[in-house]
Amino acid sequence: MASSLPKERGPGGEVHRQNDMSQTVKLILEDGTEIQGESFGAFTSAAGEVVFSTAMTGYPENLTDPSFAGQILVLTTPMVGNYGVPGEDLYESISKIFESDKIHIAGLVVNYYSEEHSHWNAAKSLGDWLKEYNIPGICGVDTRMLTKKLREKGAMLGKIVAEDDVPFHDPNLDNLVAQVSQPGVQHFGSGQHKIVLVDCGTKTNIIRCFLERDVELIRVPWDYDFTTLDYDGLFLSNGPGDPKMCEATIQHLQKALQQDKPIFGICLGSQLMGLAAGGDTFKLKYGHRSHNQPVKLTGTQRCYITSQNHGFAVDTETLPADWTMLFENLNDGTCEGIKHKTKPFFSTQFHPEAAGGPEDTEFLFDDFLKAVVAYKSNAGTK
Ligand SMILES: NC(=O)CC[C@H](N)C(=O)O
Repeated sequence: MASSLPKERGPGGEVHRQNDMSQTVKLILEDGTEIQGESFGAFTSAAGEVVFSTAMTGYPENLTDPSFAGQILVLTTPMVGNYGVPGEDLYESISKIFESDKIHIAGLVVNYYSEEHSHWNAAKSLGDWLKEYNIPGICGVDTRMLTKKLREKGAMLGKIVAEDDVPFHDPNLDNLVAQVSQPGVQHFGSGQHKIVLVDCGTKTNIIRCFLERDVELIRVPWDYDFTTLDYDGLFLSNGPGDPKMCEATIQHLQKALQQDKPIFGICLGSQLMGLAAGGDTFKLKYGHRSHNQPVKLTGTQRCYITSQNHGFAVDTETLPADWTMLFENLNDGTCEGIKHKTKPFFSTQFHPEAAGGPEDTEFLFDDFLKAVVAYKSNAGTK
């Protein structure tokens, strides 16, 4: 039995049902580390980039966030699964609860998997949900030791191995955005302001945040030439992998930057704006994935606590003179958003829409729409 905790009791001392059916699996890292654990979810092998999140809640949201595509996610919170997984509930054809319509992670690594769950809206267990999508989970892993290793050495390739071995695979070499972006153009809402949402793997809470406001949303695929559309504001979504893979989006964005229509980007969207402006991005040693990342608004002493999930960042040193850093991460000084000095273009590396995490910065959607209103009234007076 591989669990680092006594099998019969959880971290809170609660009685844990003995699972006689448990099967042994291994987590293998590219540096040779091998950790044995127990399988939960699908009993299958999978490879990816091993990353960790220190968020204490929000696994239904994290697992369905398309930005995690290709990644084996390590959760440092010691007990996972205790509140189960909610049932699906749709609103305007999008999920009310999940961040997309499927699980995107390649695999899940936890310390203590709680086979019993209890929550008012739970419809199934985390293990059963992973099985539905054929995603492996490994439990009984000392996730804090593993996270220390990932912090010291940096994010590493890894694999969960059940019966058959699989080769290591670096998902950052794939065009993951092309895999997760929804095909076709979709319309949502009937508000006054026409916003084009470039879907690089958008979280549905971004759509929900827009639909709570006076917006008609036009969702287009990542490589769609939105410059041909009639719109009032442009939004660039989050998404998986290396932003430099999104050449088509960057090219279209460069055209939009020549105009004056407001542009807002979140996470991958922020990186794409940095690249389109002529700046560069780089891979962080181990990324930021949590619900308590402090960011400072440039030029003020104001700090916000933010939800984050990214492995790359804009290199502010490379930004052209008409752009500047908008937010700075107070843990490591990296760029948490950029803005144009004169035009209504801005971005955040963190997630103002949260889901999960603190909602302190959701006002940025209002700021964007204020810029749209100002642009429309200026355009009307010209
Ligand atoms: N959440 C995101 O949009 C992530 C952006 C990018 N894939 C990164 O890891 O940095």
